[in-house]
Formats: sequence, C-alpha cells, structure tokens
Amino acid sequence: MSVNSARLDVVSTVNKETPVAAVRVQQLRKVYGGDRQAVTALAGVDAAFQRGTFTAVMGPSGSGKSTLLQTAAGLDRPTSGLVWVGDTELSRLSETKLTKLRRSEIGFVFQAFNLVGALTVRENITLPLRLSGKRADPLWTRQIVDRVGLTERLSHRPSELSGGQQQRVAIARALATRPEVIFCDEPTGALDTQTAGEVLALLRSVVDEAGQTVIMVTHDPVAASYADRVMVLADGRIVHDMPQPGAARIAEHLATLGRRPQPTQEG
Ligand SMILES: Nc1ncnc2c1ncn2[C@@H]1O[C@H](COP(=O)(O)OP(=O)(O)OP(=O)(O)O)[C@@H](O)[C@H]1O
Repeated sequence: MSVNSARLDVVSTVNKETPVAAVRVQQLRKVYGGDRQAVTALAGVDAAFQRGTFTAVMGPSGSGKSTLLQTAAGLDRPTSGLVWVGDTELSRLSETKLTKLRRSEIGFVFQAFNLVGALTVRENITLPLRLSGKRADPLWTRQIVDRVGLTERLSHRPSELSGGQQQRVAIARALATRPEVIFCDEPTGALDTQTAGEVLALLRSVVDEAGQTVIMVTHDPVAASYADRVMVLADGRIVHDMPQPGAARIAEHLATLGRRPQPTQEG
C-alpha cells in the first residue's frame, strides 16, 4: 500500500468514526461597515458544538457573542469562513433554502420571549411546524408540553402568563420541529433568579433527556454553570474554552478580561 493510500484509509476511518457536530464554524469572520469604519466582530473563530451538549458563550459587551450566534444560526452571513448545521454547509444555500433550514433545524429562544400575542400557547408552540408546512405530531406536542409543564395553559394567551411561563412556551416552540440545535440569547435576562433557575433546569433537561443541543449566550456566570462547556470571547476570538468550570471560575475568567461579573446567587 502506498503512503498516500494508507493516509486516505486513515482519513476515511476518522470520518466514519467522527460524529457530525450539531454546529461547526471554521475560520468565521464578520466585519461590519466599510473601509474606514470597519468593525471586526468575529476575527476567525473555529468551534464545534457536539450533539447533545449544552454550551454557554460568554464575554464582555461587544466581544462578538451575538454575531457568533447570528452567523452560526444562518440569520446573518459571515464575511468569510464556513458554518455547518449538521452536515449542511450554509454558504452554498440560497436564501430560500436557508430560511427552510432555519425553520426546521434551528430553534430560537430570546430574552424577550418573542411570542405571538394573538395566538394561544398551543398555537405559539406549533407555529414553527405550520411555517415549515409540517403537521403537528400530537404525541410529540404532548411530550414537549408535558416537559415544559404547560398542559393546563394551552388555551391561554401569552399576556395571561408569567415571564417564566412565557419563556417555557418559547422553549417548547423551539423544540417543536425537533431541530438540530437550539440557540438561546440571554434566555434568563428578563427573569428573577428563581424563575431563571427553573428555565435553566429545563434547558438542562432538554439536553440530558431529549438529547438536544443548546448554545446559549449569557452574561451570567450562574446561568453559564448549567452548561457542559463555557466558551469566552474577547475581541471576536475565543480566549477560553472550559469544560464545566463552575460559576466562581467563570466569574474569575471574566474578571481577568476587565469586566466586573454580574452578581451571582452565591452573593
Ligand atoms: N450591524 C452592525 N453594524 C456595525 N457594527 C456592529 C453591528 N452589529 C454589531 N456590531 C459591532 O460588532 C461588535 C460585536 O458585536 P456583538 O453584538 O456581536 O457583541 P456582543 O458580545 O453580543 O455584545 P453585547 O454583550 O453587548 O450584546 C461590536 O463592536 C458591535 O458594535
């Protein structure tokens, strides 16, 4: 066997055995604005987010967290670099195909819940299925409604629910299409500490019990401590990538970046 064919064998074995990440970014760069006012939000980020894992993305204000989320979720195009969701590379997709992929493979949870006020809880939860032209599977819908504890509230409108309940509807909605990944942008930013804890425990359970992949931007070291991995950005680069560091260590790392950490539950 020649050296080259031996090498090819190794490569093909590696490819067969390496699981496809839920999301992967390679040399991701995003520059906003023109020549003189150019702002480099992402300066070449490489990262893989494995299926069934929970990652927190942290970093000072302006470090590129939202830009990473937006480009990895196909909401915005990078200036250069590649993004894969499952085994689909996004730069080759037309806008129509990208929209389809976002509707079926990506769930979103935002700080402000972003529910449709005129729709009931049930209608909000099944909305992504309707948008992607799929029929709701009643068994799956029941499972996710049970999981988020909203069985009694299906006919209510969002305005009749507490903030924590509204965020649980948003999580159920994000799960509706059984997406490859759920992106969360400050999901507990508008919630009190106890309600935030309940929402984070729910996200943890969708990873542990439903095998979902969650990528969450947060400023809060306590929220980040629910994740399996904490990635810290500064100036558009990953400067720390830590497995389960715990809230105290996260706060220390943020402090070294010149940012006062948010107050934590530990006081
Ligand atoms: N549409 C835009 N046009 C120009 N510059 C932008 C735009 N969006 C973001 N930026 C800049 O890119 C950099 C990264 O912004 P980004 O919103 O990703 O940071 P962030 O870490 O999410 O910040 P925060 O924690 O404050 O939300 C910042 O310098 C920001 O001012």
